[in-house]
Amino acid sequence: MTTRDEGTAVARSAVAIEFDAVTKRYPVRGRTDPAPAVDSFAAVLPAGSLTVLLGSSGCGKTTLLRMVNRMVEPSSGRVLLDGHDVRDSDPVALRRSIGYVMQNAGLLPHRRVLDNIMLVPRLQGWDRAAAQDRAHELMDLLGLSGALASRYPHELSGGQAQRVGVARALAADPGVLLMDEPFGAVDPLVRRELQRELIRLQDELAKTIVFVTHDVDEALALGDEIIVLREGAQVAQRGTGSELLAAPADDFVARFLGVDDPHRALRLADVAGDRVVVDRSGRAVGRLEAAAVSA
Ligand SMILES: Nc1ncnc2c1ncn2[C@@H]1O[C@H](COP(=O)(O)OP(=O)(O)OP(=O)(O)O)[C@@H](O)[C@H]1O
Repeated sequence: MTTRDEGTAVARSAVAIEFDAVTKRYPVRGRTDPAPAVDSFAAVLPAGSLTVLLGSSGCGKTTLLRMVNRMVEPSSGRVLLDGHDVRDSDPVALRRSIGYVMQNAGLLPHRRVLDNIMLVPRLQGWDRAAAQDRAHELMDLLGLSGALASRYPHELSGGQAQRVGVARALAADPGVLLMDEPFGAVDPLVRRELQRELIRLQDELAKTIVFVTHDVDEALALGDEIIVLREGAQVAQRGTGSELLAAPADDFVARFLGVDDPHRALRLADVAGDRVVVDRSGRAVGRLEAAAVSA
């Protein structure tokens, strides 16, 4: 048996992700040359950054995300983690070394909360006591009461289940965290609370996070950088939330962000001394980074 430190196969530091002209063509019945779901997507996501992939349903966000942990293999192009092609890693080991959170938490229904969180460290060979300590530590970090440890997933609220999903993804201290619409199924208040938690966590942990959403407000609230995608994962624009709001590249981006929508009418405002993005009703939908504030 290995201890926690010996068993942590992945570097604790964050990892840069590079998409090098990745294309994915899924076979489509009756079509010999289907349009690619992802068409020659290229981007470098710096280590420790939180990048949001923002786009409408079907534009290729999930496909992009799953190419990082080899749940989907590209038809051409490469994905590199700190310069290493993911194809050179064993897919199972790779998946265990990368945190993955999806919309419905994906918890194992017949395992208690603590066992769900301990799962990946145990698979990586940590001894039981070390994995248990780590699971309790993560529950604490995610604001989950210890009383929930022995519950089964169906005995949790949606928000609690998502927190457990995040705890489980972080358990083996991965350098990369992939999040696929992780807060899409919870009510708006809990969703905002989870978003705030994620910002707090990221300040503390500095993982490289790729966060998929089609929700503009969520993207503005979370992203160090936002990549707005059209069909085929074509990059419509990439930038900080304030860069996108201040200068949308074209009508598509402006419409998507709701910049020209009189019912949304996003604008900048001072709230308690902070520069924030607010909607028409004055509700804060995002934060502004220091550079934009001083501009
Ligand atoms: N296994 C598959 N086989 C065939 N086509 C697929 C498969 N998975 C995805 N696609 C197609 O690829 C395109 C991109 O899908 P993808 O799930 O990546 O989009 P998305 O932006 O994540 O969408 P959503 O927001 O609805 O989850 C879609 O047209 C989808 O129908």
